[in-house]
Amino acid sequence: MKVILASASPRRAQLLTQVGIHFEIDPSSIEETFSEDTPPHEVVQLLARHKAEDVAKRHPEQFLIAADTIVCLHNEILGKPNNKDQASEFLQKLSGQTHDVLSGVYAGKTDSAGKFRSEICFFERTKVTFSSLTELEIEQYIKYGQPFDKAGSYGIQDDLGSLFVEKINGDYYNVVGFPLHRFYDMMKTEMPDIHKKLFFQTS
Ligand SMILES: Cc1cn([C@H]2C[C@H](O)[C@@H](COP(=O)(O)OP(=O)(O)OP(=O)(O)O)O2)c(=O)[nH]c1=O
Repeated sequence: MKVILASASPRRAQLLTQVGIHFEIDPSSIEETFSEDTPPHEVVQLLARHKAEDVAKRHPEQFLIAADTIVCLHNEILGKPNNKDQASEFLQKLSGQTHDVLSGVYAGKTDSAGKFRSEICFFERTKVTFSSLTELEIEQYIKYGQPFDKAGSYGIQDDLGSLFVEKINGDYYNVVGFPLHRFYDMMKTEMPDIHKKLFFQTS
């Protein structure tokens, strides 16, 4: 059984590698859309599921992992910014505020038709508090940082992004894009055999 990471996110690949999981990458090409009235914790699980199902068709009898991360401020969802103006708008909104970062994970085993026959689906929330940002800081971050491929326009792990974060409450790795601890825990209770294969390389 191969492990397939249905994600183009270099952070997710790095985090799974860091905990010793061997996998192949096959990103999904779905449009990340959702209806306005869907609660944020459902959005991340739905999108993770759509990504997984999109890729699963190509991978019968394998184990797939997909995820989705959003930033949520007072119930407004901030995804990846479309341009500089939107990145600036997002960072202005986050300035001096505490927001939620939600990551949804969908992972499971496919049957011979590439459909999921057993799976886990969950989300994790981390609270992140930003210091108050000046216009210059926001301008400089957009110029020299890497806001564009990240939910909310910032990367907590980036050199400059890290300077804005006053405190966090919850799993740091969830903010970076993959809630490692919850995944480890859920796999241990829900899919113990695959858990052993993933983390301890048992055959
Ligand atoms: C808040 C935050 C998000 N992010 C990233 C994680 C995700 O890669 C990205 C949110 O976009 P996603 O749509 O979750 O993921 P993606 O488009 O990068 O990859 P794929 O859909 O193929 O899985 O934002 C950080 O790297 N650091 C942060 O601090």
